Parts: sequence; C-alpha cells; structure tokens
Amino acid sequence: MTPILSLRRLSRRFGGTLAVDDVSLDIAAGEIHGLIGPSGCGKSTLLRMIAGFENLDAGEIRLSDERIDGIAPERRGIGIVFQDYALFPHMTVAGNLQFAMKATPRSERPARLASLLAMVKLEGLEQRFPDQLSGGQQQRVALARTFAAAPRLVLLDEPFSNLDAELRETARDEIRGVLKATGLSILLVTHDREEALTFCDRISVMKDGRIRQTGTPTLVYDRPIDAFVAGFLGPVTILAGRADGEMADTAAGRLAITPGGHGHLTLALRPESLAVAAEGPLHGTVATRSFRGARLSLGVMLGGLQVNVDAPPACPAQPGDAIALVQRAPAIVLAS
Ligand SMILES: Nc1ncnc2c1ncn2[C@@H]1O[C@H](COP(=O)(O)OP(=O)(O)OP(=O)(O)O)[C@@H](O)[C@H]1O
Repeated sequence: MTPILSLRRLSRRFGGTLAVDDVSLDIAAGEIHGLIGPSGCGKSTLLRMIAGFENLDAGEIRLSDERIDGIAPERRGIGIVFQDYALFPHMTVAGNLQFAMKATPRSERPARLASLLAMVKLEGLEQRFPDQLSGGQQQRVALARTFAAAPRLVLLDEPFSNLDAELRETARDEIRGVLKATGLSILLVTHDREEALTFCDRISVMKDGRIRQTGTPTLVYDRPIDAFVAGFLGPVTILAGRADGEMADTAAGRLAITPGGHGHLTLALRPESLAVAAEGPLHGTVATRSFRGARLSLGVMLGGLQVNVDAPPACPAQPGDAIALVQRAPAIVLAS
C-alpha cells in the first residue's frame, strides 16, 4: 500500500544544531500519527518542513506519491491547526469557515457549511464570534476551517495545550471521533505522552533530531527499544541483568524477562509490573509512599535498588515495613 505521506532521509541544520537528523517515516491513509519527544528534539522543525515553512537540507517528502518538497506551502494540500487556533477574531464562526471555502462553488457553500458544523458539533453557534466560544469550541472551529479546504493531510501542532486539564480529555476524545469519521490522515505534534498514547494510532518518539522508535502506542509502551523511549512514555526503573532463559539475575533479585534476551542485558521495569503480595519471590523494604488518587505509588528497596511499585490506595504498607512482591509482567529487555 502506498503511504499518504512519505518522508525520506530528511535533515535540517541550524548552525551547529542538527534539528532534524536523517528522518524517514511513512504515514498510512486515515492514520492518526503522533510525533512525540522532549522540548528541542526537532518535532516542530519536522512539522514545518512538511508544511513547507522550513527548507530541507537533505531528503524528500512525498504526499500521495507526489514530490512536494519544492512546492509552495499553500499548494501542498496540507491543512494546519496551530496551538493558538489562529481564528479571525472579527469574523463569526460561519465567516471563518466560509473564508476557507474559496475552492468550493458558491452554490454549494451553505450545504458544506452545515455539514462542517455538524461534523464538529457546533450547529447553532455559526453567528458567534471566537471570543464568545469556549477554548474547546474555538479549537473545533479551527479544525472545521482546516477541513473546509479539503486537505490531503492535516498537521496538528500541540492542539490541546491551551485547554485546561479537565476540558483537554473531553476535547481529545471528541476530536479523535471527528477525525476518525472524516478518514483524514493526521500528523500530531505533542510533548504530552498521555495525549500521544490515547489519541494516536501510531506514534514516533523523537530525540536529538532522530526518530528512536515508531509503532502502535501499546507496542512502544510495552516494548520500548531503549531506556530513553521507556522513560519518556512512563515511569520505569532501568536495571542491568544477566539472562538465563526466561529469567534474569539483577540487583533487585531474579526477574522474569521478555523473550529473546541473552547474557548481559539492560532491563526496564514498569511500576505496574510488580504487585504487593502476602508472599512472593521478591522481598524488600518500603522506602517511600505517595498517594496518587486511584493508586498508591511505593518506592521499594529490593536488594540494592529502589524500584517503583503501583499498589491499591488501601495498601497499609508504610516506609520501613518489610514487603513481599510478585511480578505481574516481565521486565522488558531493551535493545540498547
Ligand atoms: N530558526 C531556528 N534557528 C536556530 N535554531 C533553531 C531554529 N528552529 C529550531 N532551532 C533549534 O532546533 C532544535 C529543534 O527545535 P524544535 O523547535 O524543532 O524542537 P521541538 O521538539 O519542537 O521543541 P518544543 O517542544 O520546545 O517546541 C532546537 O535545538 C532549536 O533550538
């Protein structure tokens, strides 16, 4: 299958900084793909290169198999929703959407406007001005305005960062539903791991201008390739081990490991992989206890190492208590 977007060996340097370093990536039609990584890893530069706002030092970009990296941004067929939505403040919702419908024949515009409003669930609000809408509603207008131009690909740059935490989750679920219904291909840039894991069909984790790993959220979370990816997607303890079949000896004791590990290796242990038990093969001492609402986070000294363990909020263990642990999931063998 031909990917809708194909990035081949893209690089971009600013002085001594390689902001994007030999990046290749394919995005399938209808896919919501997340580019995630810490501040300064090159996500925005990569997005700007795809949009046409940033030059390439090397590589090529294809959209529907057509080379687009030499084409002006407005002729690429790519829609962009920026962090601040960039709506026209002096135009109503209808005005903002109609502005983007230049390519639609005049007679078809009212019907197109109605279908866009329905798509983003803003019927009845078409005469409001942006400052009369909530942040989430403004964002949906921005999305609808992008759809109005019938793009082949939509780029979303930190689209939820201006919404407060409570609204963000609802907005995310709603927008994901809208996007999936349109069948549009989406590239989303975010530094928020939860957003990437919940919103995207696949994610690419970036560091220092390079993509370290691409895959479904489950795959990248459960089988991170290295300590950076493991730690970026969630709390983790990194430990050295020596494999012996399906088990490894580590400073924290003997642990079950994911298949394929041999000899000396590096392991990643997630807090939910261990559980407090009446008896267990692992014995330690509680070092820290922090209440996190739906769960309790315990720091447990196992051998010479402190590991994080998730426990139910009712767990009575206090710092200084001896505790037994069982393993619920194997420690992850890292490739590097
Ligand atoms: N126009 C520019 N001139 C010089 N350096 C730049 C320019 N744009 C980006 N950089 C540098 O390139 C690197 C990547 O920046 P970029 O903005 O792409 O990162 P990012 O992952 O999007 O970060 P953030 O999440 O903070 O927006 C950084 O080191 C940044 O300082």
